[in-house]
Amino acid sequence: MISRIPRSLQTFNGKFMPLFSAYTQQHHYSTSVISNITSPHATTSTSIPVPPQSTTEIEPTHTATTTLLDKNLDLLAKINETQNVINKKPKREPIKLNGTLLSNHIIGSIKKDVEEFKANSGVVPQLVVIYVGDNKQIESFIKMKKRASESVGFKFTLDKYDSSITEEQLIKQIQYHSEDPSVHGIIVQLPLPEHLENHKIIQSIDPKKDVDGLNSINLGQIFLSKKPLFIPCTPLGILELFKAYNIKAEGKNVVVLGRSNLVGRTIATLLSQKDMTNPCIMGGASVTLLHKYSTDIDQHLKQADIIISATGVGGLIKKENVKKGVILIDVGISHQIDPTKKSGYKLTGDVDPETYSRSIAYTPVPGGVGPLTVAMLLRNTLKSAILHYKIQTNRMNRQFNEKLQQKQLEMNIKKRNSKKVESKE
Ligand SMILES: Nc1nc2c(c(=O)[nH]1)N[C@@H](CN(C=O)c1ccc(C(=O)N[C@@H](CCC(=O)O)C(=O)O)cc1)CN2
Repeated sequence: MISRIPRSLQTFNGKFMPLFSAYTQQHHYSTSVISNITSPHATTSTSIPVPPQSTTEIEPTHTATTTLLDKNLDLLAKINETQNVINKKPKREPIKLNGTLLSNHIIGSIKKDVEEFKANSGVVPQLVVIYVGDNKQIESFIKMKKRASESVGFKFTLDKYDSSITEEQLIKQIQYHSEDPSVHGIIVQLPLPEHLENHKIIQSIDPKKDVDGLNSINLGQIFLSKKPLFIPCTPLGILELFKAYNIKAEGKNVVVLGRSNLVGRTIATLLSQKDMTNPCIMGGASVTLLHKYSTDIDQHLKQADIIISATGVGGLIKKENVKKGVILIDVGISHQIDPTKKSGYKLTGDVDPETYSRSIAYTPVPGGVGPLTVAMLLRNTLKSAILHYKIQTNRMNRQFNEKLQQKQLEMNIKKRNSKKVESKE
């Protein structure tokens, strides 16, 4: 029986000492400056911040050096710290929040947990991706999920359908996977073709296998400030990034662009909440959710301490739109024609890279939030496999105990009857 919480399902709290905070101690940032994500450009602090040096990337790091990956992260942290001490340049560089590195670290940890889980339970976690249509970009996301799933030892099943499939047919297939005990996670790759209604399709997934966290049971729990079984992967990835880099949203002005359940509405809800019993402990922010009908977008952006953008409009946010010291979390991915690239295009985010120089920290595209989405999908799938295993073993234990009690009852009756016969004789 697996009773302890696997490493990969634990938060980074207490386990991670991000270099971000290690380095602030060393350089005498007042903790209020950093823990409140006030920009080092801001002048509200009483202690004078010493700027980071030529190294612009502050890596999330780990204090418990147990694996090679952990050791690599520690090494990177030490190199950064040393550089910070040696090169005391006055120029303050924005910090690149390295989603790829953090994601690799999390995936490494999940791999170990999967090995342990398999050895103890004999169960191989299985993720099923339902995909309708024919789109190269979407297929590249699915490939990433397949590669990552197989790298940690999951079984990965792609259930692909032609765009002509009807809602009824698709729902039947999802119900089939929902009832299959060897399947632990089911996701419907989005977007779906227009004739298929997202909500109806996603609702047909068993909430206990809804590892994208998008059906009404899981989202409903989030909106009620209750613990859901699964938090949608991109918002969960953003929270993970905040934890690893010690970014606290409490009391901050957060502006979210885009109101999808997949990202915008969900992260806006999570960051506005403050409930210590919830995994969303990084909340407590004042959140503004902007969308295509919003007016005064520029004014809202200028007020933001943290901007989370998930519009898919490449280069939407420009240098002049943001205040100095903002934190930029870019969830948008779009393609820009680039003849210098072999593929003929380059990936761009919602944030124009020129904007980074005004920020205290930013996620790049690629290499920011995207890789964390995949890591969180793996985490949710392992969580589901463990949950199903526990449910099954509990059910088996209950059945065994019931049978045992029944047998004992029968034996007692037999004994009593034979005693009665003996006493009569
Ligand atoms: N059912 C879902 N559909 C979609 C989701 C989702 O979470 N669940 N999210 C996005 C797409 N997506 C996963 O499905 C996804 C997007 C981006 C990345 C990623 O790692 N991007 C890389 C760059 C990738 C590249 O080189 O092409 C990065 O940003 O560094 C992973 C997953 C919409 N649909």
